[in-house]
Amino acid sequence: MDVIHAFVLSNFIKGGKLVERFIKVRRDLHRIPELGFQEFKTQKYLLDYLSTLPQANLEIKTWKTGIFVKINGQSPRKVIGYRADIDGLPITEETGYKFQSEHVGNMHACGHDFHMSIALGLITYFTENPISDDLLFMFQPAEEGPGGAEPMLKTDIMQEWKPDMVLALHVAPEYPVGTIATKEGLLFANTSELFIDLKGKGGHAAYPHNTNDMIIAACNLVTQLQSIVSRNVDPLDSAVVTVGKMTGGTVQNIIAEKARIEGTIRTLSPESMAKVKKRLLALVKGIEVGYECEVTVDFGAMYHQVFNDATLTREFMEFAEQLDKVQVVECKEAMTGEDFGYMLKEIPGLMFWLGVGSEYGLHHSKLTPDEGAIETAISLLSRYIEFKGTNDS
Ligand SMILES: CC(=O)N[C@@H](CCC[C@H](N)C(=O)O)C(=O)O
Repeated sequence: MDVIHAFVLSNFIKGGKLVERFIKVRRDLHRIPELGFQEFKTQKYLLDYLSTLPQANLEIKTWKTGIFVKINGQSPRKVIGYRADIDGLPITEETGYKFQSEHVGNMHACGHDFHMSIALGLITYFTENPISDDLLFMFQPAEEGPGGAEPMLKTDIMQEWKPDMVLALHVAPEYPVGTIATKEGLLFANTSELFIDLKGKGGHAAYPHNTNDMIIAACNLVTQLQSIVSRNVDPLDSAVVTVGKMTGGTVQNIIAEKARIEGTIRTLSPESMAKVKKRLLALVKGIEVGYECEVTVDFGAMYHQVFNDATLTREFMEFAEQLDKVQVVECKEAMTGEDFGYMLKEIPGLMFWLGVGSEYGLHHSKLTPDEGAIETAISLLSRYIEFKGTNDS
């Protein structure tokens, strides 16, 4: 089977054509990054591409800005699922690419352009080389927030086409091309967004004694939040409380009536998340009393941890290890979040890191992943899916 696959795949690659074809797709998508649930051009691009493929075994349904693509197998006994996220981030690109984002202020700085192009590569391969089982590809909106996986799971389409196992990958700038990194069990953290609004009493900069300054209150709260991880979380556990944005006030000589803190919480268990939130609310109460102000806390979108099925992950790692030009690394869990965790909560499967070797990391304006990883991913996943679709009961 492996010899046949190698032949078919090398035909598909046709002397570098696969690389060129899906690098072009990646670059086209890189130009049009859109934020969560606004991925209209992205959806159109994906649908236009899908319309160029042989349609005999394809069924396509849209959901909001997302897409479900089913490739009907020849004698299906199960459905193998694959998910790619499709949204960009509100970051102004500084890569210097010729194919830089045309949506100034938005960027594919988390590799979702790679994720989509790899999914299209796999769909292209399997429409030309169908297997016995059904395949379901999910192009999922809003991974960066507010989360598309959980609502997508609840759709009638998903209930009808529900996969028996599900796979996804995420680009990893810290590993070189050719590296696959994953682990059994917990891979990514539980996350919760964090939005805190403070309202006090503003006034003239020269009369602080008549005001309740929300710049001072917010700064103190940010400092106090740092004690949650250092003093309230078990040192043998791990957690993150990051404030990514703080705003407040109007001009230099007015004491601020309002301030806002935006951040994210990451923990290795749902129980630890509950504890961090409880401590945070207690500190907020102290600020309200101490600074005579009103503080509202909104925990925004939450993501369930990414927890890989042990048997499938072990099998996938052993499978990948046998392939030329692939190095498998058993990594540690990371404090990144991924709403793919909701899919893994309901369906056995796994996520893995795909090495793309970039000097700058995820969510950075200069992220420049190595496009050689597109071929690594299509080659590995087409082989693994074919193996699962023919060798598994
Ligand atoms: C892989 C990755 O970078 N995921 C994002 C998910 C964001 C979740 C949510 N908006 C939050 O900030 O809590 C991440 O930041 O880890």
